[in-house]
Amino acid sequence: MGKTKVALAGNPNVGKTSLFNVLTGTRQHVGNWPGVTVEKKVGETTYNSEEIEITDLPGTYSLTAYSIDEIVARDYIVDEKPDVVVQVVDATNIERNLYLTTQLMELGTKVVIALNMSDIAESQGIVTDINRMREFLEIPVVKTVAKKGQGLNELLDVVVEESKKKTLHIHEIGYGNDIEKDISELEFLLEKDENLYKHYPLRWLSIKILEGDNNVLAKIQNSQVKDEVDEYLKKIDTDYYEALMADRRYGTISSVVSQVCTGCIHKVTPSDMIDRVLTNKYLGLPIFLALMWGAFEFTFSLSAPFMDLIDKGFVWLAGFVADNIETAWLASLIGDGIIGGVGAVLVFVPNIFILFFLLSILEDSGYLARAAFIMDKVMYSIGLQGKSFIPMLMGFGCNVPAIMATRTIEDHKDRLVTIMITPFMSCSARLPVYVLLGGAFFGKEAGTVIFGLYVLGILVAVLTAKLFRSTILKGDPAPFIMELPPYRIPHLTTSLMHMWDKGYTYIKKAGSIILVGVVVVWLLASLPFGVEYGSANSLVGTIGHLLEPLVAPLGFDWKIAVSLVLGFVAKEIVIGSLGTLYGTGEGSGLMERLQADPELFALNSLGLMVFILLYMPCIATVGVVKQETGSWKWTLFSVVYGIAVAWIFAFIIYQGGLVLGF
Ligand SMILES: Nc1nc2c(ncn2[C@@H]2O[C@H](COP(=O)(O)OP(=O)(O)OP(=O)(O)O)[C@@H](O)[C@H]2O)c(=O)[nH]1
Ligand SMILES: [Mg+2]
Repeated sequence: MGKTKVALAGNPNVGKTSLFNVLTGTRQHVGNWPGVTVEKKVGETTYNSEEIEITDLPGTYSLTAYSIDEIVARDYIVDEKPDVVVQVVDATNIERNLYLTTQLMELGTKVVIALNMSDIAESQGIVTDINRMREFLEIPVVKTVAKKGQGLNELLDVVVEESKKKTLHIHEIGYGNDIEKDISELEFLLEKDENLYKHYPLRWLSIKILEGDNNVLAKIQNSQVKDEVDEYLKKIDTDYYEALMADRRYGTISSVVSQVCTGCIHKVTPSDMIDRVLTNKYLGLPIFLALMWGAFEFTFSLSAPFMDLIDKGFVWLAGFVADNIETAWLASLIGDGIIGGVGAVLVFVPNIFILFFLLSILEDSGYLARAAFIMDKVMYSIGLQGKSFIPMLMGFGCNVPAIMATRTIEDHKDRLVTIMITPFMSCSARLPVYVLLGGAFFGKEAGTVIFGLYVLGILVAVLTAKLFRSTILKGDPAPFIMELPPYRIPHLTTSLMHMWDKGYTYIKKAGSIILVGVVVVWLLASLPFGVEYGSANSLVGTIGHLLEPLVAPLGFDWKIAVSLVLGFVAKEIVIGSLGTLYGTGEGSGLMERLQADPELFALNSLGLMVFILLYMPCIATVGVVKQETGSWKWTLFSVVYGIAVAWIFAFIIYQGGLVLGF
């Protein structure tokens, strides 16, 4: 016997991925906001010698799909036909969640309900009688707490049992005489095409046709009964039918809910009270900014002593290499190249760890979703929807998943604008550059300068959106109703896991791509043979001097020019290559050596930070822009636009500062 195929479906933010993780022992990203998972993920587990393949799907409210992530979920359920669909239901909100259940039942899928977040429901005094729920819906219901791994065995028992059942009892929702008549007439029509009734339940197809579901209508267009169905559709108003049928489903659901659940009727929760302050019209934005500023200040001051320690360690190591390795070129490769370059990048590990720990706490508590809510109005006024703010927020971590997260945006133009502006969000790879230069030239003000850079990134994104919306991507944003997840006490292990994942990725990068980068810089700085290391006559000097005129108006010298070019691969390489070019020695860290360079001072280092903030993030981001837009034209445009904006801002800062006499 083959594997049993199980899909995890359900509304957004109900704990599907959490359940997937505990079932398969993997660690996919979970987050306290709707729309974390945008692609399907497959994993496996064995239960009582039964092999089970589990697919985690993006959240969806119904099987009528609008955005790309919803289409992924729906296509999987409709076309791949998993043996059993486990619908994860939020026990604190069954009324809304059951809408999807009705659709799954209509599709004739074997459904098992995992009544998740039972812990929260209990604490809110919501009591669901699962036996009655089973009776009413005629499908199995199991209570789970995905976060703590409770109820898994019982769930798997039921899933395996369901998968073995031969026949399926379909619980039908009655739509009233008129609609039922249309449904049977359509069923009669569709029966003529074998391809259709072999693959889909006819009742479901008929209902979807009456609702005017585009995806199903497309299937009909390729069938033998196309003309007859088209003819039939002429005499009905699908919008009216869709609303009427939704009404019927909600009617059925509320009668079920009132029978099985006490305490399900919405009352004012603690979350609502907190929200009165945190999402207040006047207080919301200042609180958000204050929290972000606090996060950066905290990251900066808390990590400083650790950075210092690591820095001292590398300085010592460089000295040790210089004293003990006799072969000059080898000493230079290890000392100047590897320790100077990779060491300079590793110094920032504490920053990355702390920042991600803080962001993860904000995310898990539910606050980041509020940030999107607060920004919704601001976003709308610049021609975007609140949904666009979620990718932008994720961009603070890494632009690559952030750009993929735009899949939750239904409107094509909205999505394109969001993809174009997300790279301006300052990702974690850029942070070390700010810490280095800010620390070297702004002393105590560094935290504020860094915060300012993050805000500048948001501003440039916002202005860009406004510009695009009034020129190349004209149009109004689609209206969007944001669903706020409840506040939860952040889970320490989840946050530590996030922190470790990000920190470890950073360390791995230092040992791979950055290592390669700095060795290349070292080679360029040492060749041709006999030349003085990193001098104007070396290869890197020649290349740098060729590039210098391009960035001279910004106050950058040739070393910076070379580092910026290499920074196209990844932003950390800017530091790695500066570390290599400035070399090691004299018992000082990179920060001191930058300070000692007469060519570098507060004004042009600020310009440099801004340039690094705004120009193309990295190769991986370019790749994902191509993948998500499917267009080289937009990809190229995004790169060129970023560089141009970066150049203009750095120019204004440097030349403006000079004029003002800084
Ligand atoms: N208290 C409690 N929290 C849970 C439970 N299951 C999940 N969570 C939390 O709920 C939030 C959402 O979990 P996810 O697993 O990302 O939800 P999802 O359904 O995959 O969400 P999308 O991918 O956005 O559709 C996270 O903060 C989880 O830690 C549970 O049983 N109890
Ligand atoms: Mg998920």
